[in-house]
Amino acid sequence: MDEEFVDFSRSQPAVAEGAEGDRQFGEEGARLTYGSYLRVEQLLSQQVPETSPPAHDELLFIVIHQAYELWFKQLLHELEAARNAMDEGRLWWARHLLRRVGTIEDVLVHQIDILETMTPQDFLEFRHRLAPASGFQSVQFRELEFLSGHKDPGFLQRFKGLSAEERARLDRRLAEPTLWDAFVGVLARAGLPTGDDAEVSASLVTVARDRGTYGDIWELAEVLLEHDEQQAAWRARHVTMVERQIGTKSGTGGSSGAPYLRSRLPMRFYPLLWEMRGAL
Ligand code: HEM
Ligand SMILES: N[C@@H](CC(=O)c1ccccc1NC=O)C(=O)O
Repeated sequence: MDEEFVDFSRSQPAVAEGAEGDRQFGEEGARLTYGSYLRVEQLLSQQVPETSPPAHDELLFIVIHQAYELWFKQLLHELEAARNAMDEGRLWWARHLLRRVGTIEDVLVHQIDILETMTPQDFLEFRHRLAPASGFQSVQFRELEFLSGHKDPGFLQRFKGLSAEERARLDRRLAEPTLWDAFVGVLARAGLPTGDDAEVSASLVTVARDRGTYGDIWELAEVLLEHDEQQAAWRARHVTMVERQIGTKSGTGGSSGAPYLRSRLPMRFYPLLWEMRGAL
């Protein structure tokens, strides 16, 4: 073995005694490896093309979407923790996690560049196999919207083919407090009025003008705005990619395609954070 490598396996018997050493073994005493820890075999068996023989670009299409879903999982984990931290008054931790969210969202926006290396004619080689599936059916994407603060139960009716578990997850997201609810709670606990939108707006102006007193809350408002800006950026990039790939065609999910997506572009999670800028 090269000098640069420490051979942990040879030192195993010495450290294996006692509780400390036992942690180096997996459940059945098998030694942990990269592949077993990260379930690489299982992960790499999950990219199954619909076309046969597979269209060249279908693997890229599947991998990109799976990468999105993995990051969506991580975002839900962080956003849920950030909401709970705000509820508990741990504002530093909430801001820390929301900064991470913004960094992940940078990656999500830029992943679109990779998909745009696919030409529309190469997409057409497998697009016909995709209907009626579409990104419209991404449960985690909708969970992210609900948790962030945009709860539109209309999507539940339009969802087809949800498992009972997926439906329960969406119902839970619709019922639980959002990041915005938690943020308004932070304002209220700082003694600022939050009775209705007008009061919240006035409180946001107070926070913005007196950062000496409300610096932590200002910083929190900024990372929430960043989260909102990033989702808007993703939507804007997604729709231009869609126009580039399918032009004026309707979507596999049954919508008008780009016009439907354009109609959703003005959506904001935190309109009051944007409006406040006009009042400064
Ligand atoms: C070639 C690439 C893509 C094309 C042509 C495309 C096209 C479309 C179209 C036309 C819709 C409207 C629903 C329908 O099908 O009728 C849609 C929705 C959606 N797509 Fe894509 N998409 C692409 C890639 C992606 C990727 C990589 C993601 C990442 C997860 C994604 C996520 C979504 C989501 C979440 C929606 C629902 C948006 C909403 O309701 O606001 N799409 N897409
Ligand atoms: N809706 C897209 C197809 C598509 O992009 C798609 C299909 C299945 C699963 C996810 C998809 N991604 C985003 O909509 C289209 O109309 O071409």
